[in-house]
Amino acid sequence: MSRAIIAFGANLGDREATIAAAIRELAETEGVDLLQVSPVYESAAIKDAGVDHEAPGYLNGVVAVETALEPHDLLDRLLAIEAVHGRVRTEHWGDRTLDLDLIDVDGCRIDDDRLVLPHPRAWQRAFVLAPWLDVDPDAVIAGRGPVARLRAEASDEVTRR
Ligand SMILES: Nc1ncnc2c1ncn2[C@@H]1O[C@H](COP(=O)(O)OP(=O)(O)OP(=O)(O)O)[C@@H](O)[C@H]1O
Ligand SMILES: Nc1nc2c(c(=O)[nH]1)N=C(CO)CN2
Repeated sequence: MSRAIIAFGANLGDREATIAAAIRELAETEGVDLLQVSPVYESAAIKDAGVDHEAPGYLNGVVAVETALEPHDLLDRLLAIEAVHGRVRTEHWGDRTLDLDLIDVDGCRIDDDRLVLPHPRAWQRAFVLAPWLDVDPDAVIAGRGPVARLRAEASDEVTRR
């Protein structure tokens, strides 16, 4: 069994309803047990050019799960749940009904065509680090350091709902 951190984000549609449904679908997945759900944070959309105040704002958070699935199988499940909720990939870092990212699986390191772990950008995103800290104040990102320090250093702004 592994412990995994999954980040969720949504900035289109009924964000709360989509996130609640996605968490329920994750919890109903065979081989996945929901351990914790973080508080939800609001933040402005980060795009390639920086913060985009014109784009709809995001709701973000994380869940901690215990899972018997291999990381790639868990990723496939996350992508399937995104698809159910109408996630369409157009522009890079574009607006989306639902984003589910695999952030960490027991500190293991993977770097292949489909999956990079720990998630390569989580270390600099307060919208991931703040809720992660809520569910695990002692969390560490392999190769980056304690989530508490990284969260203090992150420059994006998040507000707890
Ligand atoms: N740790 C990971 N979690 C989720 N997807 C990953 C991960 N590592 C690699 N990927 C790959 O990234 C692909 C594209 O992901 P996606 O479109 O959700 O990126 P994004 O959410 O727009 O950007 P970001 O990865 O910066 O959050 C996925 O199809 C998946 O194969
Ligand atoms: N505030 C916020 N901005 C983002 C987010 C996100 O989840 N929250 N996700 C992105 C790509 O995954 C790009 N920008």
